[in-house]
Amino acid sequence: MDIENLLKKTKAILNGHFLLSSGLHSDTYIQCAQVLKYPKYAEILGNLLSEKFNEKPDYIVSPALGGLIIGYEVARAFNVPFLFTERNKEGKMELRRNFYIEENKKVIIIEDVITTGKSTLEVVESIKDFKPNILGFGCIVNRSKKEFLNEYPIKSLIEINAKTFTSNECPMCKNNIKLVKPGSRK
Ligand SMILES: O=P(O)(O)OC[C@H]1O[C@H](OP(=O)(O)OP(=O)(O)O)[C@H](O)[C@@H]1O
Ligand SMILES: O=C(O)c1cc(=O)[nH]c(=O)[nH]1
Repeated sequence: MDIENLLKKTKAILNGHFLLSSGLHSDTYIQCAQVLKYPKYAEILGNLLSEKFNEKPDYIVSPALGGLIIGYEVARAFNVPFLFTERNKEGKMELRRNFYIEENKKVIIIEDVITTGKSTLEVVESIKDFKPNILGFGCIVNRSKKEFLNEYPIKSLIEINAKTFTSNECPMCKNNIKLVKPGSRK
C-alpha cells in the first residue's frame, strides 16, 4: 500500500504553522485521525504495522489520545490485549483503569506519530514498574530520523522528513503566521 498517497488522499497531511507536542514548531503536521476515522484504513494500517514485528507481543500499549485507534488495531492484528496510558492532572503519563502487566511480559508500544520520541519514552517510564520486556516501538509516521529510540527499534509505515524549529528560529513565527496547536498535551 502507498502510505503517502493514503495520507494525502484522506487529507491527513497538513501544511501551516504547528506547535508540536515537544514544543517544537513545524510547517507540517500529520493528523492521523483523518486517516484513522475510516475503520477499514485503520484496520489495514494496524495489520501492516503488526507485520513489521517478527515476535508476537503479550500486550500493546499506546498513549492516549493519538495512539488509541492505531494501537487498538495493532492489538487486534496480534489478537492480544490493548492497554493505554493517559496523563494525570499534573501531566504525567500513567497506566490507569486497573490496567496492569504481569512481570516480564512482551510489550510493543504503538504511537500514531513519533517526532522526538518524548511521548513514547514517557509510556516506557509509566510501565517500568511492571518490568516489561519491550520488543520495540511502532508508529504510522516516524518523523524522528532515527531507527532506534534508546536501545529499542522504531518500526514505522512511513518516514517523513518534515523540518522542526525551536520558537526562536521558526520562520513561520517571523512571518507572523498564526500558530495552531493540534495535540492535547497542555
Ligand atoms: O515524539 P513526540 O515529540 O513526543 O511527539 C509525538 C506525540 O505527539 C502527539 O501526541 P500529543 O502529545 O500531541 O497528544 P495527543 O495524541 O493526545 O493529541 C502524538 O500522538 C505522539 O504521541
Ligand atoms: O510532534 C507532534 O506532536 C506531532 C507531529 C505530527 O506530525 N503529528 C502529530 O500528531 N503529532
